[in-house]
Amino acid sequence: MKTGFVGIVGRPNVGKSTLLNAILGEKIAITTDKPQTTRNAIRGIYTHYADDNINEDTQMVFIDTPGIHKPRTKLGKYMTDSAVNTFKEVEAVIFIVDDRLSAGPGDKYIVDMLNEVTTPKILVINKIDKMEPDVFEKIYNEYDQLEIFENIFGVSAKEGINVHDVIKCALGFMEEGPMFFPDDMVTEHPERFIVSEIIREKILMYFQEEVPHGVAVEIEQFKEESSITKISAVIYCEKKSHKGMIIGKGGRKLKGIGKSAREEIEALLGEKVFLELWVKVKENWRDSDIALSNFGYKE
Ligand SMILES: Nc1nc2c(ncn2[C@@H]2O[C@H](COP(=O)(O)OP(=O)(O)OP(=O)(O)O)[C@@H](O)[C@H]2O)c(=O)[nH]1
Repeated sequence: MKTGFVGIVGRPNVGKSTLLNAILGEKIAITTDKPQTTRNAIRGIYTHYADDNINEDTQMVFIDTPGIHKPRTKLGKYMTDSAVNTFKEVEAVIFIVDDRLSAGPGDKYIVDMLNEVTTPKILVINKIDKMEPDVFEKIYNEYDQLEIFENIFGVSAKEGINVHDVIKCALGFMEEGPMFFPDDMVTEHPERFIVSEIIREKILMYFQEEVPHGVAVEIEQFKEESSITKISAVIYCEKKSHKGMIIGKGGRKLKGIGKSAREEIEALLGEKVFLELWVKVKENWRDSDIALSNFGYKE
């Protein structure tokens, strides 16, 4: 069996989490239209037994990393560090770009870092479903001339276009070895973690820039009873005014967040869920080592 680790890196919002979910055929990483959605390295396990399409047995662990950006808080630094650290730990790196800011300073910064490691690199030009052919060609040529990529693919992670080709290419860099995980396991992250991420995703979807970046979710209770799972979670935000916004008039906003989160958690767990949400203020938690560690944003 060919096994190994594959890092997925890139600027915020280029579609890393969407690609991970497309590879796995299952949603384990949250995705939104807001940059800096992913905060931890999320590992997804892809196990495949040889068939006509991919004719080798393989288990690859794909690591979706936080978008690499210039950090302004300790949380930002943790996020960028955890992405950069994966470069060195993996058998191959998938670098994703889209049509925005192509070859701009953000991407150049990442390319410079990639240049320093010998890990094989695959370039994914994502979002081709909404890209004009001449734009694709321009991006392709810009990166092709760098001569650091083993292969370049035009992909739509959202529509599943050419995702298979990327998987096959990554497989070429894996090594003979035993499986790391049971073959029915898609992620090693506990359900508690995924549940907190689903709640965070719904908050991100409801609000614009300022509120979501300062939000963290902590699961206080996760109790499985005979036919229902009782979950109690605290949503932390950085300002009193944000707390009011999250709760909304008459608690309407929070109710909406709770309803859409509950529905998705029920689908994940396959049973009824009673979800209780609280909102608390923790000022400047993104720069507090203790808070970051409590929320799991520390090695
Ligand atoms: N049209 C189109 N949109 C896409 C595609 N892939 C991702 N998106 C959208 O791009 C946005 C960002 O996607 P994510 O997967 O959250 O991006 P990310 O790189 O993980 O973002 P961060 O966590 O912020 O680093 C979402 O609104 C996605 O729906 C694609 O192939 N085509």
